[in-house]
Amino acid sequence: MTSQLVSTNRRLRINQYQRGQRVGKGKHGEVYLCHDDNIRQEVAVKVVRRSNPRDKIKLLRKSHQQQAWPPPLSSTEQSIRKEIAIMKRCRHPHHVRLLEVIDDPHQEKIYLAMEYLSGGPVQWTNKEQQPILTVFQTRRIIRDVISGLEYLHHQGIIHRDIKPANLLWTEDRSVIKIIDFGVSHLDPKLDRRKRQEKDLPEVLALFPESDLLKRTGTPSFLAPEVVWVPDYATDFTPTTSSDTLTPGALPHNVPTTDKSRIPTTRPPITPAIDLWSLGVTFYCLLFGRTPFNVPESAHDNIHHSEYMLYHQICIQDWEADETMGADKLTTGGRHPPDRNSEGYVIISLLNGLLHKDPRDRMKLAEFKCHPWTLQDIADPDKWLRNTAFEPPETQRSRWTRTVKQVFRGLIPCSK
Ligand SMILES: Nc1ncnc2c1ncn2[C@@H]1O[C@H](COP(=O)(O)OP(=O)(O)OP(=O)(O)O)[C@@H](O)[C@H]1O
Repeated sequence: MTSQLVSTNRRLRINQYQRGQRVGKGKHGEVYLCHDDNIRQEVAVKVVRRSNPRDKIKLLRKSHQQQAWPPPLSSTEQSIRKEIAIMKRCRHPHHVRLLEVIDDPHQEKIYLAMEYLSGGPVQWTNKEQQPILTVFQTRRIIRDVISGLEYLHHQGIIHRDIKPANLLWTEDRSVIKIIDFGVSHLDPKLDRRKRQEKDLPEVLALFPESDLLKRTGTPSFLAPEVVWVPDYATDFTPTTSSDTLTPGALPHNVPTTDKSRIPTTRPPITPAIDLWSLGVTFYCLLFGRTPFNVPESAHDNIHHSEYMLYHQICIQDWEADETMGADKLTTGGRHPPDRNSEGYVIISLLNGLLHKDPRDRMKLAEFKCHPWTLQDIADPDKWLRNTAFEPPETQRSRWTRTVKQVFRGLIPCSK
């Protein structure tokens, strides 16, 4: 699609889009609120430069070495092409919808017109790092994300950057939509629809399997198998003060996860990484902070503090406050004694999602069918049927089993 860029009175117009204020800025580009004159509606337009100066130097070096034609894409362009390929596949109530791509080879910028989500990102903490959402609101947000993730995973897409900032509200704040597919991965082996589009080989070339081993995403939300610190077992040497941290060492009072629950070799990267990030997001909404944090003293050195964080993600257990949500419901702490309490159920869910070994981590279908997730839905069976991608009987039998286990006091965490 070609573009016509007109600048009048400091107002910019790109084809039918009249540019308004900037509503967001990310690593890859800026997002503007625009007025679409054709449909007479507000839309969000993400503007991305094909390459930044660093990309250009890298590209020059690469094309000189390989003398390749066509010349290789810059990493920014590669990333935006991936985002477009994924967004084109997403048509779901819990995903932002891509309306149009303006990709004119004569222009330095690529434009992505999307539906405008005016409710903004999920706000979850205040200045005192206290939660601002109730447990009821948290459940509704998490349920929407489960549904959106299920759709992605069904198509072989791993989002890889689930976090509150990438969950946006619609205008009336009734629906959550997942945004930002800049680091998402498409794996044809996981695609249960087995699509056969004409441009599939071209699209798949954008997603080499080796990409999965890269530490992309947001550090605090990354799963242990993504940040994998191979030497965690031999490296763990307690120190005497929580302020004197050297690489490879954690303060002696940090609770470590039961060693038998930590994998000894790096597990494969699968859609389970999104379940971990969903678990971290769930924790954030409940407690107003992330589950793994490095002490202030380590912040001076960015590499050191990132290493510390990854180390913690791999081996450290998380803590639970005595209350959760803005409504301050009792949790019962990290190990709630009362099996019939909501605190026990929620901590069990977090246990399942934040399992260090992805093979034992809670499955998305199990979380979706869990009685806590379905609570407050008038007709859970109908909801499961309407949102199902697999035969409803499978879902129903899972649900029935889960309910039975709950009645026996066995909240399942992994299967
Ligand atoms: N459809 C939309 N409607 C409203 N606001 C949006 C929309 N899409 C993005 N934004 C806002 O713009 C910000 C940046 O968008 P986005 O995350 O897609 O950019 P990015 O460059 O990929 O960011 P990141 O650095 O997180 O990878 C978002 O955090 C959000 O606040």
